[in-house]
Amino acid sequence: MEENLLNSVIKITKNRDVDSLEYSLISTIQEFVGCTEIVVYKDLNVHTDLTIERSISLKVINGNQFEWAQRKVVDSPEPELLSCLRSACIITVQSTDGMEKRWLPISLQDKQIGAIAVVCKGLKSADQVLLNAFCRIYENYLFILHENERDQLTGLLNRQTFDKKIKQLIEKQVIKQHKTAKMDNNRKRRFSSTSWLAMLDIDHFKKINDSFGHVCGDEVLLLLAQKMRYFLRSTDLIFRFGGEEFVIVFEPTSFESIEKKMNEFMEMIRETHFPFVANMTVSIGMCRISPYDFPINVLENADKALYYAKENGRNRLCFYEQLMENNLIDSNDKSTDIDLF
Ligand SMILES: Nc1nc2c(ncn2[C@@H]2O[C@H](COP(=O)(O)OP(=O)(O)OP(=O)(O)O)[C@@H](O)[C@H]2O)c(=O)[nH]1
Repeated sequence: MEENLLNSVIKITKNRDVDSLEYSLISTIQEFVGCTEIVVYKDLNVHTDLTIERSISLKVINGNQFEWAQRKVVDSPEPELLSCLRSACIITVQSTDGMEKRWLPISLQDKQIGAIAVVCKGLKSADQVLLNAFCRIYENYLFILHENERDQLTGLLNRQTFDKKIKQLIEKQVIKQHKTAKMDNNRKRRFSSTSWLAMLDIDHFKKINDSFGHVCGDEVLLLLAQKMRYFLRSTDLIFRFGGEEFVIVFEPTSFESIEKKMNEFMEMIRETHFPFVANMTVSIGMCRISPYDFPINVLENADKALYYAKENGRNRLCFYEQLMENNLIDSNDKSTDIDLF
Protein backbone atom coordinates (compact mmCIF):
# COMPACT_ATOMS: atom_id res chain seq x y z
CA MET A 1 0.00 0.00 0.00
CA GLU A 2 2.72 2.49 1.05
CA GLU A 3 4.79 1.71 -2.02
CA ASN A 4 1.71 2.07 -4.24
CA LEU A 5 0.95 5.38 -2.62
CA LEU A 6 4.45 6.68 -3.21
CA ASN A 7 4.26 5.54 -6.82
CA SER A 8 0.99 7.39 -7.29
CA VAL A 9 2.53 10.61 -5.94
CA ILE A 10 5.45 10.12 -8.34
CA LYS A 11 2.93 9.59 -11.16
CA ILE A 12 1.04 12.81 -10.29
CA THR A 13 4.16 14.95 -10.05
CA LYS A 14 5.59 13.56 -13.30
CA ASN A 15 3.01 15.54 -15.30
CA ARG A 16 4.09 18.64 -17.13
CA ASP A 17 0.72 20.14 -18.01
CA VAL A 18 -2.49 20.86 -16.12
CA ASP A 19 -4.69 18.56 -18.24
CA SER A 20 -2.53 15.48 -17.64
CA LEU A 21 -2.17 16.42 -13.97
CA GLU A 22 -5.96 16.36 -13.56
CA TYR A 23 -6.23 13.06 -15.40
CA SER A 24 -3.61 11.53 -13.04
CA LEU A 25 -5.30 12.98 -9.98
CA ILE A 26 -8.66 11.48 -10.87
CA SER A 27 -7.16 8.07 -11.73
CA THR A 28 -5.29 8.06 -8.41
CA ILE A 29 -8.36 9.00 -6.36
CA GLN A 30 -10.30 6.29 -8.14
CA GLU A 31 -7.58 3.72 -7.49
CA PHE A 32 -7.11 4.46 -3.78
CA VAL A 33 -10.47 5.79 -2.62
CA GLY A 34 -12.84 4.10 -5.07
CA CYS A 35 -15.61 6.54 -6.07
CA THR A 36 -18.51 6.30 -8.49
CA GLU A 37 -17.94 9.82 -9.77
CA ILE A 38 -15.06 12.33 -9.59
CA VAL A 39 -15.23 15.81 -11.12
CA VAL A 40 -12.73 18.68 -11.21
CA TYR A 41 -14.44 22.08 -11.35
CA LYS A 42 -12.71 25.38 -12.08
CA ASP A 43 -13.91 28.92 -11.53
CA LEU A 44 -12.91 30.62 -14.76
CA ASN A 45 -13.22 34.01 -13.13
CA VAL A 46 -13.52 35.84 -16.42
CA HIS A 47 -16.83 37.58 -15.97
CA THR A 48 -18.09 39.52 -13.00
CA ASP A 49 -20.50 36.61 -12.42
CA LEU A 50 -19.11 33.25 -11.45
CA THR A 51 -18.34 31.07 -14.50
CA ILE A 52 -17.72 27.46 -13.63
CA GLU A 53 -16.19 24.89 -15.91
CA ARG A 54 -16.15 21.15 -15.48
CA SER A 55 -12.51 20.59 -16.31
CA ILE A 56 -12.58 16.78 -16.43
CA SER A 57 -14.76 14.06 -14.94
CA LEU A 58 -14.89 10.32 -14.46
CA LYS A 59 -18.04 8.24 -13.96
CA VAL A 60 -17.99 4.57 -13.10
CA ILE A 61 -20.78 2.68 -14.87
CA ASN A 62 -21.88 -0.81 -13.78
CA GLY A 63 -18.91 -1.07 -11.44
CA ASN A 64 -16.23 -1.58 -14.08
CA GLN A 65 -16.73 0.76 -17.04
CA PHE A 66 -15.22 4.23 -16.99
CA GLU A 67 -16.74 7.19 -18.77
CA TRP A 68 -14.48 10.24 -19.10
CA ALA A 69 -15.87 13.65 -19.98
CA GLN A 70 -13.91 16.71 -21.03
CA ARG A 71 -14.15 20.46 -20.58
CA LYS A 72 -17.61 22.04 -20.46
CA VAL A 73 -19.07 25.18 -18.93
CA VAL A 74 -21.57 24.31 -16.17
CA ASP A 75 -24.78 26.25 -16.78
CA SER A 76 -26.34 25.76 -13.35
CA PRO A 77 -23.76 24.80 -10.71
CA GLU A 78 -25.03 22.92 -7.65
CA PRO A 79 -25.53 25.15 -4.56
CA GLU A 80 -23.07 22.95 -2.58
CA LEU A 81 -20.36 23.60 -5.18
CA LEU A 82 -20.97 27.34 -4.90
CA SER A 83 -20.84 27.15 -1.07
CA CYS A 84 -17.60 25.20 -1.26
CA LEU A 85 -16.06 27.83 -3.54
CA ARG A 86 -17.25 30.74 -1.41
CA SER A 87 -16.41 29.28 1.99
CA ALA A 88 -13.27 27.33 1.02
CA CYS A 89 -14.63 24.51 3.24
CA ILE A 90 -15.32 20.87 2.50
CA ILE A 91 -19.06 20.33 1.98
CA THR A 92 -20.59 16.89 2.38
CA VAL A 93 -24.12 15.73 1.57
CA GLN A 94 -25.34 12.24 2.44
CA SER A 95 -28.27 10.58 0.75
CA THR A 96 -30.55 7.95 2.30
CA ASP A 97 -29.04 5.13 0.21
CA GLY A 98 -25.68 5.60 1.97
CA MET A 99 -24.08 7.49 -0.90
CA GLU A 100 -22.11 10.58 -0.07
CA LYS A 101 -21.17 13.56 -2.24
CA ARG A 102 -18.23 15.64 -1.12
CA TRP A 103 -16.87 18.92 -2.53
CA LEU A 104 -13.25 19.76 -1.65
CA PRO A 105 -11.99 23.30 -2.32
CA ILE A 106 -8.90 24.00 -4.42
CA SER A 107 -6.98 27.22 -4.03
CA LEU A 108 -4.11 28.88 -5.85
CA GLN A 109 -2.17 31.60 -4.05
CA ASP A 110 -4.89 31.89 -1.38
CA LYS A 111 -7.62 32.33 -3.99
CA GLN A 112 -10.39 29.75 -4.49
CA ILE A 113 -10.05 28.56 -8.06
CA GLY A 114 -12.11 25.39 -8.05
CA ALA A 115 -13.28 22.26 -6.31
CA ILE A 116 -13.09 18.50 -6.61
CA ALA A 117 -16.38 16.67 -6.22
CA VAL A 118 -16.48 12.96 -5.40
CA VAL A 119 -19.42 10.59 -5.04
CA CYS A 120 -18.66 7.56 -2.84
CA LYS A 121 -20.40 5.00 -0.68
CA GLY A 122 -19.62 6.51 2.76
CA LEU A 123 -15.94 7.37 3.23
CA LYS A 124 -13.89 5.79 6.05
CA SER A 125 -11.71 8.27 7.92
CA ALA A 126 -8.52 6.80 6.39
CA ASP A 127 -9.98 7.40 2.92
CA GLN A 128 -10.94 10.94 3.88
CA VAL A 129 -7.33 11.62 4.93
CA LEU A 130 -6.09 10.15 1.66
CA LEU A 131 -8.55 12.15 -0.42
CA ASN A 132 -7.56 15.39 1.32
CA ALA A 133 -3.88 14.61 0.85
CA PHE A 134 -4.33 13.96 -2.91
CA CYS A 135 -6.17 17.26 -3.25
CA ARG A 136 -3.37 19.13 -1.46
CA ILE A 137 -0.69 17.47 -3.65
CA TYR A 138 -2.71 18.47 -6.71
CA GLU A 139 -3.05 22.04 -5.39
CA ASN A 140 0.69 22.42 -4.73
CA TYR A 141 1.65 20.98 -8.08
CA LEU A 142 -0.99 23.02 -9.89
CA PHE A 143 0.69 26.14 -8.56
CA ILE A 144 4.04 25.13 -10.10
CA LEU A 145 2.47 24.22 -13.45
CA HIS A 146 0.38 27.36 -13.47
CA GLU A 147 3.49 29.49 -13.02
CA ASN A 148 5.13 27.63 -15.93
CA GLU A 149 2.20 27.89 -18.33
CA ARG A 150 1.11 31.48 -17.75
CA ASP A 151 2.39 34.87 -18.79
CA GLN A 152 3.26 36.85 -15.66
CA LEU A 153 1.70 40.15 -16.72
CA THR A 154 -1.63 39.08 -18.20
CA GLY A 155 -2.18 35.61 -16.72
CA LEU A 156 -2.85 34.29 -20.26
CA LEU A 157 -1.16 31.13 -21.54
CA ASN A 158 2.43 31.77 -22.58
CA ARG A 159 4.32 31.14 -25.82
CA GLN A 160 6.07 28.03 -24.49
CA THR A 161 2.73 26.30 -23.84
CA PHE A 162 1.42 26.93 -27.36
CA ASP A 163 3.20 24.09 -29.12
CA LYS A 164 1.94 21.45 -26.71
CA LYS A 165 -1.65 22.74 -26.70
CA ILE A 166 -1.93 23.03 -30.48
CA LYS A 167 -0.43 19.57 -30.99
CA GLN A 168 -3.12 18.17 -28.65
CA LEU A 169 -5.81 20.01 -30.60
CA ILE A 170 -4.55 18.78 -33.97
CA GLU A 171 -4.41 15.20 -32.63
CA LYS A 172 -8.03 15.50 -31.47
CA GLN A 173 -9.00 16.76 -34.94
CA VAL A 174 -7.34 13.79 -36.62
CA ILE A 175 -9.32 11.38 -34.41
CA LYS A 176 -12.52 13.31 -35.13
CA GLN A 177 -11.79 13.27 -38.87
CA HIS A 178 -11.46 9.47 -38.78
CA LYS A 179 -14.80 9.20 -36.97
CA THR A 180 -16.47 11.67 -39.37
CA ALA A 181 -15.26 9.68 -42.35
CA LYS A 182 -17.58 6.85 -41.25
CA MET A 183 -20.69 9.07 -40.91
CA ASP A 184 -23.45 9.69 -43.42
CA ASN A 185 -23.40 12.98 -45.37
CA ASN A 186 -25.90 14.94 -43.22
CA ARG A 187 -24.05 14.21 -40.02
CA LYS A 188 -20.74 14.92 -41.77
CA ARG A 189 -21.92 18.44 -42.64
CA ARG A 190 -22.70 19.13 -38.99
CA PHE A 191 -19.25 18.00 -37.90
CA SER A 192 -17.29 19.61 -40.74
CA SER A 193 -16.42 22.90 -39.02
CA THR A 194 -12.72 23.39 -38.28
CA SER A 195 -10.68 25.11 -35.60
CA TRP A 196 -9.20 28.55 -36.28
CA LEU A 197 -6.14 30.44 -35.19
CA ALA A 198 -5.95 34.22 -34.85
CA MET A 199 -2.79 36.26 -34.48
CA LEU A 200 -3.57 39.64 -33.03
CA ASP A 201 -1.27 42.65 -32.74
CA ILE A 202 -1.98 46.09 -31.30
CA ASP A 203 -1.55 48.87 -33.87
CA HIS A 204 1.15 51.46 -33.16
CA PHE A 205 1.75 50.15 -29.66
CA LYS A 206 5.27 51.60 -29.67
CA LYS A 207 3.73 55.10 -29.64
CA ILE A 208 1.97 54.32 -26.34
CA ASN A 209 5.22 53.13 -24.78
CA ASP A 210 7.23 56.00 -26.18
CA SER A 211 4.72 58.65 -25.09
CA PHE A 212 3.70 57.34 -21.67
CA GLY A 213 6.29 54.75 -20.66
CA HIS A 214 6.30 50.95 -20.37
CA VAL A 215 4.22 50.85 -17.17
CA CYS A 216 1.33 52.54 -18.99
CA GLY A 217 1.88 50.21 -21.96
CA ASP A 218 1.62 47.27 -19.56
CA GLU A 219 -1.71 48.56 -18.26
CA VAL A 220 -3.07 48.65 -21.81
CA LEU A 221 -1.88 45.07 -22.39
CA LEU A 222 -3.53 43.94 -19.17
CA LEU A 223 -6.84 45.56 -20.05
CA LEU A 224 -6.78 44.08 -23.56
CA ALA A 225 -6.11 40.62 -22.07
CA GLN A 226 -9.13 41.04 -19.76
CA LYS A 227 -11.31 42.11 -22.69
CA MET A 228 -10.28 39.03 -24.63
CA ARG A 229 -11.03 36.68 -21.74
CA TYR A 230 -14.39 38.33 -21.26
CA PHE A 231 -15.37 38.33 -24.94
CA LEU A 232 -14.17 34.89 -25.99
CA ARG A 233 -15.43 31.49 -24.93
CA SER A 234 -13.81 29.89 -21.92
CA THR A 235 -12.85 26.94 -24.11
CA ASP A 236 -10.93 29.13 -26.59
CA LEU A 237 -7.21 29.23 -25.80
CA ILE A 238 -5.62 32.68 -25.48
CA PHE A 239 -1.84 33.05 -25.51
CA ARG A 240 0.37 36.06 -25.08
CA PHE A 241 3.19 35.50 -27.52
CA GLY A 242 5.26 38.32 -26.12
CA GLY A 243 5.11 42.09 -26.50
CA GLU A 244 1.79 43.22 -27.95
CA GLU A 245 1.15 40.02 -29.88
CA PHE A 246 -1.53 37.51 -28.90
CA VAL A 247 -2.63 34.21 -30.39
CA ILE A 248 -6.11 32.73 -30.01
CA VAL A 249 -7.05 29.15 -30.85
CA PHE A 250 -10.76 28.74 -31.41
CA GLU A 251 -12.98 25.73 -31.01
CA PRO A 252 -14.30 24.27 -34.30
CA THR A 253 -16.80 26.56 -35.98
CA SER A 254 -17.79 27.74 -39.46
CA PHE A 255 -16.02 30.51 -41.38
CA GLU A 256 -19.15 32.70 -41.21
CA SER A 257 -19.43 32.52 -37.43
CA ILE A 258 -15.75 33.11 -36.70
CA GLU A 259 -15.65 36.04 -39.12
CA LYS A 260 -18.72 37.58 -37.45
CA LYS A 261 -17.33 36.98 -33.97
CA MET A 262 -13.95 38.55 -34.76
CA ASN A 263 -15.51 41.57 -36.46
CA GLU A 264 -17.61 42.09 -33.32
CA PHE A 265 -14.48 41.74 -31.23
CA MET A 266 -12.63 44.39 -33.27
CA GLU A 267 -15.61 46.70 -32.97
CA MET A 268 -15.67 46.21 -29.19
CA ILE A 269 -11.96 47.11 -29.01
CA ARG A 270 -12.52 50.24 -31.13
CA GLU A 271 -15.28 51.31 -28.76
CA THR A 272 -13.37 50.56 -25.55
CA HIS A 273 -11.82 53.49 -23.77
CA PHE A 274 -8.26 52.33 -23.08
CA PRO A 275 -6.14 54.44 -20.72
CA PHE A 276 -3.71 56.82 -22.50
CA VAL A 277 -5.00 55.97 -26.00
CA ALA A 278 -7.83 57.78 -27.71
CA ASN A 279 -8.71 55.07 -30.21
CA MET A 280 -6.85 51.84 -29.94
CA THR A 281 -7.13 49.35 -32.77
CA VAL A 282 -5.78 45.90 -33.46
CA SER A 283 -4.88 44.01 -36.63
CA ILE A 284 -5.73 40.32 -36.88
CA GLY A 285 -4.50 37.57 -39.18
CA MET A 286 -6.48 34.33 -39.19
CA CYS A 287 -6.22 30.88 -40.69
CA ARG A 288 -7.84 27.48 -40.49
CA ILE A 289 -6.28 24.70 -38.44
CA SER A 290 -6.53 21.54 -40.49
CA PRO A 291 -6.02 18.08 -38.99
CA TYR A 292 -2.76 17.39 -40.82
CA ASP A 293 -1.13 20.80 -40.30
CA PHE A 294 2.13 21.32 -38.44
CA PRO A 295 1.85 23.96 -35.69
CA ILE A 296 4.59 26.07 -37.26
CA ASN A 297 2.74 26.17 -40.62
CA VAL A 298 -0.47 27.31 -38.94
CA LEU A 299 1.43 30.11 -37.20
CA GLU A 300 3.16 31.11 -40.44
CA ASN A 301 -0.16 31.30 -42.29
CA ALA A 302 -1.75 33.50 -39.62
CA ASP A 303 1.39 35.63 -39.51
CA LYS A 304 1.25 36.18 -43.27
CA ALA A 305 -2.37 37.31 -42.97
CA LEU A 306 -1.44 39.61 -40.07
CA TYR A 307 1.47 41.05 -42.04
CA TYR A 308 -0.91 41.75 -44.93
CA ALA A 309 -3.37 43.48 -42.54
CA LYS A 310 -0.56 45.65 -41.13
CA GLU A 311 0.76 46.53 -44.58
CA ASN A 312 -2.67 47.41 -45.88
CA GLY A 313 -3.98 49.97 -43.44
CA ARG A 314 -3.99 48.14 -40.04
CA ASN A 315 -7.24 47.92 -37.99
CA ARG A 316 -8.21 44.99 -40.23
CA LEU A 317 -9.17 41.33 -40.05
CA CYS A 318 -7.62 39.21 -42.81
CA PHE A 319 -8.02 35.51 -43.49
CA TYR A 320 -5.06 33.63 -44.97
CA GLU A 321 -7.29 31.39 -47.12
CA GLN A 322 -9.09 34.38 -48.67
CA LEU A 323 -5.82 36.21 -49.35
CA MET A 324 -4.47 33.09 -51.05
CA GLU A 325 -7.62 32.61 -53.09
CA ASN A 326 -7.38 36.18 -54.34
CA ASN A 327 -3.64 35.89 -55.03
CA LEU A 328 -2.90 38.67 -52.57
CA ILE A 329 -0.16 36.68 -50.86
CA ASP A 330 2.16 33.94 -51.94
CA SER A 331 2.27 30.64 -50.01
CA ASN A 332 6.05 30.45 -50.61
CA ASP A 333 6.61 33.94 -49.27
CA LYS A 334 9.13 33.58 -46.46
CA SER A 335 8.52 37.04 -44.97
CA THR A 336 7.34 35.72 -41.59
CA ASP A 337 9.60 35.75 -38.55
CA ILE A 338 8.05 33.07 -36.33
CA ASP A 339 10.36 31.65 -33.65
CA LEU A 340 10.97 27.94 -34.04
CA PHE A 341 11.43 27.49 -30.25
N1 LIG B 1 4.67 48.00 -22.15
C1 LIG B 1 5.21 46.96 -22.77
N2 LIG B 1 5.66 47.11 -24.02
C2 LIG B 1 6.21 46.06 -24.66
C3 LIG B 1 6.29 44.79 -24.05
N3 LIG B 1 6.89 43.95 -24.93
C4 LIG B 1 7.15 44.66 -26.05
N4 LIG B 1 6.75 45.95 -25.90
C5 LIG B 1 6.84 47.07 -26.84
O1 LIG B 1 5.93 46.89 -27.91
C6 LIG B 1 6.33 47.77 -28.98
C7 LIG B 1 6.16 47.05 -30.30
O2 LIG B 1 6.45 47.94 -31.31
P1 LIG B 1 6.45 47.58 -32.86
O3 LIG B 1 6.81 46.13 -33.05
O4 LIG B 1 7.25 48.60 -33.57
O5 LIG B 1 4.93 47.65 -33.27
P2 LIG B 1 3.85 48.81 -33.21
O6 LIG B 1 4.36 50.11 -32.71
O7 LIG B 1 2.68 48.22 -32.46
O8 LIG B 1 3.49 49.00 -34.74
P3 LIG B 1 2.62 48.06 -35.66
O9 LIG B 1 2.56 46.68 -35.04
O10 LIG B 1 3.35 48.04 -36.96
O11 LIG B 1 1.27 48.67 -35.76
C8 LIG B 1 7.76 48.19 -28.68
O12 LIG B 1 7.75 49.53 -28.24
C9 LIG B 1 8.17 47.26 -27.51
O13 LIG B 1 9.08 47.89 -26.64
C10 LIG B 1 5.77 44.67 -22.71
O14 LIG B 1 5.78 43.60 -22.09
N5 LIG B 1 5.24 45.76 -22.13
